[in-house]
Amino acid sequence: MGGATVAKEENGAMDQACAGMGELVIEDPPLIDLSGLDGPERRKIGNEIDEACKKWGFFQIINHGFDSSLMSKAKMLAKEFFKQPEEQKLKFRVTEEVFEGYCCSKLRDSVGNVKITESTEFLLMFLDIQDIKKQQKYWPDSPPGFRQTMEQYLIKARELHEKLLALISETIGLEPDALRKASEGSAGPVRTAARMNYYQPWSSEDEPAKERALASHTDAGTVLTMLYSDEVAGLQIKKDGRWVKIEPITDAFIVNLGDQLEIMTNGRYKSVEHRGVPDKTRERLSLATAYYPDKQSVIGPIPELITDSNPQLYKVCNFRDYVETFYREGLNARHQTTYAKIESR
Ligand SMILES: O=C(O)CCC(=O)C(=O)O
Ligand SMILES: [Fe+2]
Repeated sequence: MGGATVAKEENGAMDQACAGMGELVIEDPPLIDLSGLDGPERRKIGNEIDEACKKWGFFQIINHGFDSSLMSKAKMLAKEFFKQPEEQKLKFRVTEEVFEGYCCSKLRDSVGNVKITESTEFLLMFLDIQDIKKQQKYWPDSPPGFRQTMEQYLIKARELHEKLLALISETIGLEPDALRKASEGSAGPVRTAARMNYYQPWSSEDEPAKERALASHTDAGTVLTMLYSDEVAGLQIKKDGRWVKIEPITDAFIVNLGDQLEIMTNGRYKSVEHRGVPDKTRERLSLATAYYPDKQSVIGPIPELITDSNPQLYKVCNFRDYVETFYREGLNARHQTTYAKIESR
């Protein structure tokens, strides 16, 4: 992508934090300007995204139409949530029955069969568009205004996810609603979720950074993920066997493909491993929104994408079975694609 300049702030602390976690390079995933999305530039933008998806599994978007004041408000309130006393946060903790809410490493052994492998604190909030109020009972009610702001944020994020999925569908020769429909299955609307990750500054000289990082993973349950980071860098992507450090761009979203999209596109795109690393002196917040298939849906390669030259690479699976495996086994790279892969291919 030409034209985009990204301010590079050298952050030795993070490089240091990653010592022992493999070679680290700086490279920018493609930056895609969506301002002409509904005009004559649409096809060109679609092709840029297609290239980025094939080469990186990640791209960044600007001029996406998302209200930047809503982005900053959500970020600010999320930080306020994490800064509350622990007992207040734990009132909204995840449970074995409902894996939604606040989670931290302290809960590792207390969520029944759910394996928690993360060391970072996070908050997970699902939005069920058909029953928003019922769904929100698992959402924290403090700080004031948090629920309302996150409701607006998730409704807008869902629209943007669907815009991107329509563009990707068209670009790969499908009907514009093909990827949305493949996510819904016959069961009904998809769910969106917000996952906020909070990284305390990594201050101990002795503790390996990886103990404080969000371990390498692919976004297993998602079709698409759209990440909004605060100004502190911390996201790293695995590309060509090396870790690439991403510098946040103000008001941009970092979009990545989840395992479900890899399966639906029959491997045209791959979900890519990434991780989150703390900074040495500053706190960091990232806010990811995810586009999830409905729990009842059945996920497999879209039939038009299975051809003689590109035979079916993945089995058709119940999304529910997969989610159960995921909770039992914890965050782990390449979950769903391994689970669904047809072994002989
Ligand atoms: O904090 C980050 O930048 C990464 C977050 C992430 O990968 C996730 O929430 O799935
Ligand atoms: Fe992720």
